[in-house]
Amino acid sequence: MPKIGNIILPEHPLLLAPMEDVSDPPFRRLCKMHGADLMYSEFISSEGLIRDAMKSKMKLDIFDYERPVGIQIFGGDEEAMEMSAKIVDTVQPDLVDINFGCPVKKVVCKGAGAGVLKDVDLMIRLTKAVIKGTSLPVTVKTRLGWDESSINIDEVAERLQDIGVQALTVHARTRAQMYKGHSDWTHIERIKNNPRISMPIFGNGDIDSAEKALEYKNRFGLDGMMIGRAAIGYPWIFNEIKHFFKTGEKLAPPTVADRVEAAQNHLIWSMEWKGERVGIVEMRRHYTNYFKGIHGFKEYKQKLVTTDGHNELFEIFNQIREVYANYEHQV
Ligand SMILES: Cc1cc2nc3c(=O)[nH]c(=O)nc-3n(C[C@H](O)[C@H](O)[C@H](O)COP(=O)(O)O)c2cc1C
Repeated sequence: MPKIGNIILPEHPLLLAPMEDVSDPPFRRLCKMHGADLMYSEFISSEGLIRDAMKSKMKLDIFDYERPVGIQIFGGDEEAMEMSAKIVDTVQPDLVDINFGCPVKKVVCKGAGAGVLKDVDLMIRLTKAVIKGTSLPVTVKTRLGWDESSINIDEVAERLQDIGVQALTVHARTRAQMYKGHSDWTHIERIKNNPRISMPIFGNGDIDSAEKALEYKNRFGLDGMMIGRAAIGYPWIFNEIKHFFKTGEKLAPPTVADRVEAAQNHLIWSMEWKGERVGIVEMRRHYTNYFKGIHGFKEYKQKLVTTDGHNELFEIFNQIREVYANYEHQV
């Protein structure tokens, strides 16, 4: 069973990916409820944290029911990374994760995110700074390399482990690929098979079904896998995969009533966390995902994204439950 510091994870754990504007406490709670074993926060700018920026600070909120949970930070300045690790330390998540994988230009330009794949010495210095700033286990999430011709994850993994990083998650794409093309997990398999590597190695990229998860588990023999996009609007993916690992059988897909319950819980927890108005507005971007592929749903979606009061929203949820009560078989 993989260990990260004192955190003992189940065999082949399923990790919820850090996702900006998605992996907030309400969503993490939902994923935990549906079987995710380790949660990551949205990435937080080290400089934002130091400036005391409200948006960054709010991302530090963690709750006991979602543990184990990691807070992810990014930045290209050693001092800022050390200071922000100290700030993260005060809220005592279970681990601190460093984002060395973000491909977005405005992050990369500052020598942060995937930018450091071009400068591994800088990556090591930034990591050392974080380790210095916290007493918590430090993990890293990164990509295979800058581009196809400069894949350097083998060197990166060894050097990160040597300075005390306790687990590595690799999104099996290069920075140049952004989110396009295929993820190539054979590179992660090679790291796992490196006799010098003993820290847990988690694979990430394109896991979107129980069948694919089992195939990749058997094929690549990693310590676990991280799931991002497939969990958006579909937190059931975690338990579906676990059940498939255990029995080789597929769970029945969620009914419309299950989807309503998940969306409603998501809304309630968002309102609790962010306040009613912001919770309702921010939840609007999620409804399409919860009800993807449901015939004739447009009319209800329109109502959900234009209604302001929570009682009115609950009423719409009830209508959806009633109208789609016998719809299960067609989903
Ligand atoms: C909306 C969105 C936001 C993301 N934000 C982050 C982030 O804050 N930190 C991070 O390390 N990766 C982030 N990612 C990348 C994911 O964590 C993950 O590596 C990527 O989506 C590939 O996994 P998947 O195919 O399971 O989605 C984000 C991805 C998406 C789609």
